[in-house]
Amino acid sequence: MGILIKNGYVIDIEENSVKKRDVLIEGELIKKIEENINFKEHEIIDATGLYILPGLVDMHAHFREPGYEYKETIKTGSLAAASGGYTTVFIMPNTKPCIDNVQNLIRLKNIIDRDSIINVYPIGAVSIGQKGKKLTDIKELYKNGVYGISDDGQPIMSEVLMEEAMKKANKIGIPIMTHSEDKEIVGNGCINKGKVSKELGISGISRDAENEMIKRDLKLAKRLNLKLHVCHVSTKEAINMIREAKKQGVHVTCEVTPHHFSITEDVIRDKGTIGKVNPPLRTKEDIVEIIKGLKDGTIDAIATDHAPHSKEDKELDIQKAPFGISGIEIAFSLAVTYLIKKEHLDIVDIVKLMSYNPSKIMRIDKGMIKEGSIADIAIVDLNNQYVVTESNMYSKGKNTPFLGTKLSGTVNYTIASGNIVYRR
Ligand SMILES: NC(=O)N[C@@H](CC(=O)O)C(=O)O
Ligand SMILES: [Zn+2]
Ligand SMILES: [Zn+2]
Repeated sequence: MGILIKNGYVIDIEENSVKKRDVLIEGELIKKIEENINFKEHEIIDATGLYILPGLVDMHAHFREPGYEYKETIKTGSLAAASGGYTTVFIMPNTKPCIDNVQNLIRLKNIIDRDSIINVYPIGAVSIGQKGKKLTDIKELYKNGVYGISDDGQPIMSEVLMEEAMKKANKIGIPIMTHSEDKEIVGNGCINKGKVSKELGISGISRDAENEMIKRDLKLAKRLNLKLHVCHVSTKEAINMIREAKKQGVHVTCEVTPHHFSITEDVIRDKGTIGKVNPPLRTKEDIVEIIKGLKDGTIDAIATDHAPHSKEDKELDIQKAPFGISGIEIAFSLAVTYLIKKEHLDIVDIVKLMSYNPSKIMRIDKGMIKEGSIADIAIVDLNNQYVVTESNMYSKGKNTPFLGTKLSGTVNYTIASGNIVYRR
C-alpha cells in the first residue's frame, strides 16, 4: 500500500511554479505527480488548500548525543525535526566526545541508524576537540560519512589553521562551515552590546566580534579562491560584506536563523536568559538588512541552529547559562509568520531557503519534488495558527523565547522516505 496525496499545491523550485497536483507515493519513491490520480487502496491524504513541499533540510542543528542526552537525543531531535517539517538535518559535532575522529563518527552513525526517523547527517569537527590547535583527519572523516566540517560553537581563531582547513575541505569537496565570532572580542559578553545590555547591566558582545571574523574569512576565501560557508549571520555589516564579496565572485554562502530574522535584543528584558544565544539577538536595523539579504540572495539559507538546553542550565544566572535557542519545530512557522505573512517573501522563496539551497550547499540530491525521487515531503497549511507551548514541543529543549507566541503556519504531515513520520 502506498500514499496518495490529493489536491495540494506542489512547489517546483526549478520551474518556479506552484501547481495543483496529486502525488502518488509507493515504497520510498514519488511514483507520479499528476492533475488527477485515483487509487482506492492507498492511504489518502486530503491536501485541499495545503502546500506539498519538498521535506525541509536543516543544514545546522545540535542533537547533543552523545554526551548531553539530558538536553536532546538523536531520537527526540529527529522527532522534533519531523514535527517541524524537516526530513533531513545536518548535525554539528560539538557533542561529548566531539566528532573529531572516525571511531566517534561511527558510534554516532550507529545511534542515528537505530533511532532516527528522518535523514540525520553528521558534520565533523575541523580541529581535535574543537580546540582550534590541530586539524582532524578530514579526509578519513569524509570517507566515513561526514557531509561537511565545522567547529561550530567555537571560532577558529588561528588564521593559519583556518587556511589549512579550507584547503582540505575544498579539495575533498565538502563545505567548511564557520562559527564566525572572535573570542577575544566576545570576552565574557552574554548579549548584544547596545542599549539593552547597558540598561540591564549585562556584559555585551560587540558586533565587531562577528564582523571582524567574517572579514578575515572572506579575505581568505577570496585570496585562496575557495568556498566558505558562514553560519548564522546576524549583523547588517556582515550581510553587507557578504553581498559585496559575492559581487566580486567570492565563493561564499551563508545562513540565517529564524530567531535572528524575527526578534531583537529587546526580548531579553522580559525573557532573560532564554534569549541568550550565539551570535546574540541584534536590533531592528539588523533585521531590516537580514530581510534584504534574504530577498536579494545574499543569504542562501535559513538554518535553525537548533540548540536545546535543559531548564536547569537555562535557569542559571545569565552570565553562567549556556548560549542557545531550541527551534527546529517552529522554524517553518517563524518563516511563515515573520516573512510570508509580512509579505517579504513567498512560499517558493521559503522552500528555496529551507530545502533547495541547503541541499545544494550540502551536496545532497534533495530539495525538489519530482517523479522518481525519494519521497521526502512536508504538507503544510500557511493559514492555520497556534500558540507555542512546552507541551506541544517534542524537543527536550524548551528554551525558546517564542513560548506563548501565536504563530501562523502548521506542518500537517511529514513524510520521510515514503513513511509518514509525523501527522498533526
Ligand atoms: N548557537 C548557540 O548559542 N549555541 C550552540 C553553538 C553554536 O551554534 O554556536 C550550541 O551548541 O548550544
Ligand atoms: Zn555557532
Ligand atoms: Zn550551532
